[in-house]
Amino acid sequence: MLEIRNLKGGYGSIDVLRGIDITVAKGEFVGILGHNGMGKSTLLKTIIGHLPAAGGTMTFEGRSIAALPPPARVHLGIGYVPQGRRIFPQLTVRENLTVAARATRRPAAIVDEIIAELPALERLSSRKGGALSGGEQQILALGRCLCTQPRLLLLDEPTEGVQPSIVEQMAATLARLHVSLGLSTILVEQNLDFIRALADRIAVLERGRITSEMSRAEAHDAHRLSALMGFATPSP
Ligand SMILES: Nc1ncnc2c1ncn2[C@@H]1O[C@H](COP(=O)(O)OP(=O)(O)OP(=O)(O)O)[C@@H](O)[C@H]1O
Repeated sequence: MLEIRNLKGGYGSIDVLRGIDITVAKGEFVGILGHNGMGKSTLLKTIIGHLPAAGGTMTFEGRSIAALPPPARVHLGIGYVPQGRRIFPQLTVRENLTVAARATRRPAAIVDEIIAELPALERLSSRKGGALSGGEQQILALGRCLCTQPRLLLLDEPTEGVQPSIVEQMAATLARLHVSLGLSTILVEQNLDFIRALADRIAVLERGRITSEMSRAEAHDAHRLSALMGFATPSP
């Protein structure tokens, strides 16, 4: 579905991505694990088009997307949930969702469909975005993205600043949606347990390069993955 070859990019003269290769098959959940500053957000921003690619190729469903502006990529079916959520704090939950559906010319009925998929949003639907907790804002940011009817979801560190019990609920929600909506997903994270709970395949990003890749089964060898990432080894 998505094929990225030798992708390079960054911020002006600052090179961050130094030749990334990644593929995502239809229905596949790919996790990209990396510490702070390794280039995770830069990668997703380059895939959605908020940053230009400085080299390499990106094709989505067989079509080159590198020259398309972000709205055209969204229109093709790529959804992006940025780090820090960026919801509209002055708008209600429902208005946040409606704005996304309208902006991408999706049918108005999608808003109710997504609220039904994310029941946590139902009781909050008339609350202002800025009055939600961090975890609730993250669910809203996800719902807003889903209102654009993506087939490929790009998720940037959804667990950041969210308390552990809510992180568990979020993992359950994402696992359910992945199946019910038939989504393909790239999740970038530094939360090892979260990524391991969800991803079919995990790639490790270090200083702008993918340095290793492993299957879900291999990733369940917690000691191997932890050692690779330099994280403290969890107890067996
Ligand atoms: N707007 C910017 N201008 C210049 N350099 C930037 C900019 N944003 C990020 N960088 C640099 O690019 C590198 C990669 O940053 P990026 O945000 O992609 O990392 P990350 O892996 O997502 O980290 P984190 O987990 O902390 O969000 C870092 O060295 C960062 O300082």
